[in-house]
This record gives sequence, C-alpha cells and structure tokens, in this order.
Amino acid sequence: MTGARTGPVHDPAGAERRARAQLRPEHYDFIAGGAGEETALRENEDAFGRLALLPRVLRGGAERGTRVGVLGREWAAPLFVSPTAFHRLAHPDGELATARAAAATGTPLITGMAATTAVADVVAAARARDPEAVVWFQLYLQPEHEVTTALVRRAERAGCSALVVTVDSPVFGTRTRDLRNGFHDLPPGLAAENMRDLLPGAAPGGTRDIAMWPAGWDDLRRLRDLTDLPLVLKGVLHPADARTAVEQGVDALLVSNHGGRQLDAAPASVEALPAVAEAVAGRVPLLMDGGVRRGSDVALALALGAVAAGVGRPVLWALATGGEDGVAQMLTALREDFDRVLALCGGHRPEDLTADQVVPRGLPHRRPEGERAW
Ligand SMILES: Cc1cc2nc3c(=O)[nH]c(=O)nc-3n(C[C@H](O)[C@H](O)[C@H](O)COP(=O)(O)O)c2cc1C
Ligand SMILES: CCCCC(=O)C(=O)O
Repeated sequence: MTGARTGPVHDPAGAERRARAQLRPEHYDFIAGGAGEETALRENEDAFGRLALLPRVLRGGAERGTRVGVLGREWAAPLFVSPTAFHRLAHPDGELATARAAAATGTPLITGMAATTAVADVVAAARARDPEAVVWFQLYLQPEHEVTTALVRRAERAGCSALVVTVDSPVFGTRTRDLRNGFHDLPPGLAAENMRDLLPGAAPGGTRDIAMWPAGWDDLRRLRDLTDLPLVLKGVLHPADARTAVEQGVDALLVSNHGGRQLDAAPASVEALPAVAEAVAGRVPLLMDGGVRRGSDVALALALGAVAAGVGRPVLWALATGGEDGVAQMLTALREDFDRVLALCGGHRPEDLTADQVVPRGLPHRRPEGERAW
C-alpha cells in the first residue's frame, strides 16, 4: 500500500492507562486531575469531539510540509510541549528526558518554573540533542519583585528564548483529588529546583515558595522593563484581555484554561479560541493548549486561529511509561498524525487550514421551511 502508515501508533487513551498502572495513585491524580468537579478538564477534550473538519478535495500537491514560523523561529510542526510541574514524579530522568525528546524531535519546549530540574540543566540537555533547540521558560509573577527578577535572570542565563507568563492563577485552583489524597508537597529528594536559594530563609527548592498571586498589568509592565526576551501570556481566555495584552506589547498569547486546573467553570480552550483570534486579528501569534490529543485536534486549533498547539498531560504519560524514548515517540506520532490529517483536509501547509473547514457535529436542529430531508 503506497503511503501506508508505519512508525509509532498514536494511542492517547492507552498511554494514560499504562501510565496510571506505573504511578503512585496520588501522583497519577495530581497529573490527571483538574479543579472542582473537573468540568473544564473534561470539556477540553469533549469540545474537540464536538467539532468536525470539512475536508477539501482535488487540491493536488504532493509536496507537503508541517513547518510554522513563531516569534522569528521555524518550528518543525505546529506543536509544542506545554509547561507542567514536577516531571520527576513521572520518571527519574524527569525534565532532562523531556528536554532531550523535545529537542530530538524538533519540538519547542516550555519548561516550568515548578520543574524538578533547574532551567540551566534543562536547556543544556535540549541543546546537547540539538544546538538550535527552542526552550522557553514559564513563570508565575511573584509577590517579591526580586524573586521574579532572579527567576528571569536564571532563564536568560540558561539560554531560554522567551518568557511565558501564566496569568490565570491569582490563586491556586481547588484541586479536588489532591485535597482528598492529602497530596501537597513533593516526596523527599525532589525539589522545585528553580526556586532554590531565591528567598531568604525559605526551604531549599520548596514548592511552597511558588506563589500563585494576583498580579496586575503594572506587574507585567515591570517585567517588560526587566528583560528583552519576548513575553507570551498564558491563560488568556477573554477577548478584552487579549486586546489589552496586544496593546501592552505582549509578543504572543497562549489561549489556555490551564488544563482545567484553575477555574472549573472556564470554557474549553478551543471554545475560547475564536473570540480571542478575532480580537487579536493577527497582530500577535496565538498558541493554545488543553485537550490536544491527536492530529485532528491540532488541525482544529489551527483552523480556528492558532499557529501551534501544546500538549501537557500526554507528555507526562509518555514520560512515565517510556522516559525519553516514550516522549519522543509520542511527539513523533502526534506530528505524523497531524501531517496525515492536513493531507486528508486537502492542505499542503498548516496555514491552509481555515475556519470554514470547522463545523459542529450533529444535524442542524431544523431545516429551512419546505426543504426535504434528503
Ligand atoms: C501536572 C500538571 C502540571 C502543570 N503545571 C503547570 C505549571 O506549572 N505552569 C503552567 O503554566 N501550567 C501548568 N499546567 C498546565 C499546562 O501548561 C497546560 O495548560 C495543560 O496541561 C494543557 O492541557 P492538557 O494537559 O490537556 O494537554 C500543568 C498541567 C498539569 C497537567
Ligand atoms: C506549585 C506549582 C503547581 C503547578 C500546577 O499544578 C499547575 O500549575 O497546575
């Protein structure tokens, strides 16, 4: 069969099942869980399931590519690794394995402030695989400006090429499973390494030193003055905030409901995307994450205005079961799946996917008067 599929099979549900069998139950729950009744968490995936892609036909063109340009760099595919905390809960190699796998597959990585590996070591691991690897640093603005400053300097010195400021967390979401399990700190031997020695008198690398705090636009302006790195705002869902962010000189937005871990009543990320895309009107690139599990989810996100889509939990499931190789296989399989969906939609390049190709599933409620059902 010409063009028949070879290579790793992409099986998101199976990956989570296998990871669950490996992980301590409270660690599995920390990763899998969301806020409140986990409505936003469920909706992220369900909302993709309510959308269909209308393929275009007879568009020819055997040449196809998945590359996209983001903030002056070419990415291999419209796909990136979203920032998630504590990778060493999933695998002893933790963020080092994730960084190597991301770099080896040409996938940009957003490493988290709440990583269990220091950002300098994460970037070094990525660059050892690919000297050109794109690594961004995710940051929560901290109540003490000196702490924010020190974190920014750590990220700059490490060689990160953008800062991703998570703005959906004025307080911590209610993590129902963690409360039930009594999970509120890392096991002995693991620490939030980026926080080490930042606060006088604080426990070295204590996760409790990571504040989720109600920052304001003033604090963002202070950050703007602090660094020349591009700023990406993560967790913007309201179009008015998106507009303000653009006016404030933010370089990109990451539309996200934080994997359903903050406001449980928030819409699915993909549902918030069209209004944000309209408000931004192409002035800055839009990224999105939340519920992206297969190539068609990436394609839907692109058709609705994103330039790339991120994955959070799938990385941790792959890491738990297969370490670096597991993550590399997952990212490769997801990219190949997207490439095939792009072709099946009649696209040659990611930009070819357009909003008119997205339709809700289900028959329309009512046909126009007098029209027959067939
Ligand atoms: C275990 C876990 C930890 C996370 N930690 C962070 C974090 O430290 N900072 C952040 O901005 N987002 C964090 N997120 C949210 C992710 O960046 C991302 O928005 C979300 O996981 C995307 O949804 P998905 O898991 O359905 O792919 C975390 C998500 C998970 C599952
Ligand atoms: C203290 C960092 C916790 C990270 C996390 O769980 C999240 O952002 O969802």
